[in-house]
Amino acid sequence: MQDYKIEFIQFALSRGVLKFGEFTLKSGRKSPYFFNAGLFNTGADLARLGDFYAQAIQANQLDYDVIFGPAYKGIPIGSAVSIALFNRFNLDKPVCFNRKEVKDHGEGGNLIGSPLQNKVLLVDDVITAGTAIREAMDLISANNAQLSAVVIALNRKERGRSELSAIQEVERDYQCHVLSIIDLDDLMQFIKQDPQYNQYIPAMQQYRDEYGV
Ligand SMILES: O=P(O)(O)OC[C@H]1O[C@H](OP(=O)(O)OP(=O)(O)O)[C@H](O)[C@@H]1O
Ligand SMILES: O=C(O)c1cc(=O)[nH]c(=O)[nH]1
Repeated sequence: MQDYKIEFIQFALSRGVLKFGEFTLKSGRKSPYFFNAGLFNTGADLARLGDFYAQAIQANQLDYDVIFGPAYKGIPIGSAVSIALFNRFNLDKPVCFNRKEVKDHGEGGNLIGSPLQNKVLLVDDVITAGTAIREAMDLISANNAQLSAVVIALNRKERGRSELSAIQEVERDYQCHVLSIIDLDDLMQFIKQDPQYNQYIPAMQQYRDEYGV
């Protein structure tokens, strides 16, 4: 496993972002682990998080006009990524966010920041069953923009609506690249070798047998 993946897993564990236990997911699945990106909650952590995404974006030479961070956790991620792209690579890209509820006063609407137009780079924390990304896709289409690529922190490698993984379905349906900093295999490999966390392997294995691809 590449060093940056190990660093990212250690970073997430040290901030309590990656936790083991019993968690109910947006999809209703009961998971033995959870990635709570909201706990990257200091300036230093968000700067470091943004660097991980910015490096993945640059290393893969993604082609996009605007960064879109879907509510809620995509919002600080989108900001952190745009700042990291500017600080590290001198790239000044527009950023856009949505509200989960439409605002009916002031500027109104459900989008904040840049217009959502042309080629969109969507950034979010995790993909599980793919519901959040499809919701974001509805907004992108409604604005006549095109999804160009998706970058997430953790690919949980779970089934979507069919026997394919949620990410395979997104790539098939929207013809876009989906990149992640780490995936479930990286996480399993890491915890197998770590005496503090290898106790969670049986539950992780069982969950993967049920929902994994
Ligand atoms: O692939 P899925 O099955 O859709 O699950 C993953 C999504 O679930 C969470 O969003 P959620 O809307 O729960 O939360 P947030 O408002 O905390 O970002 C998470 O941030 C992902 O966006
Ligand atoms: O599927 C989800 O709802 C989900 C999984 C996860 O690991 N983290 C998160 O914020 N949501």
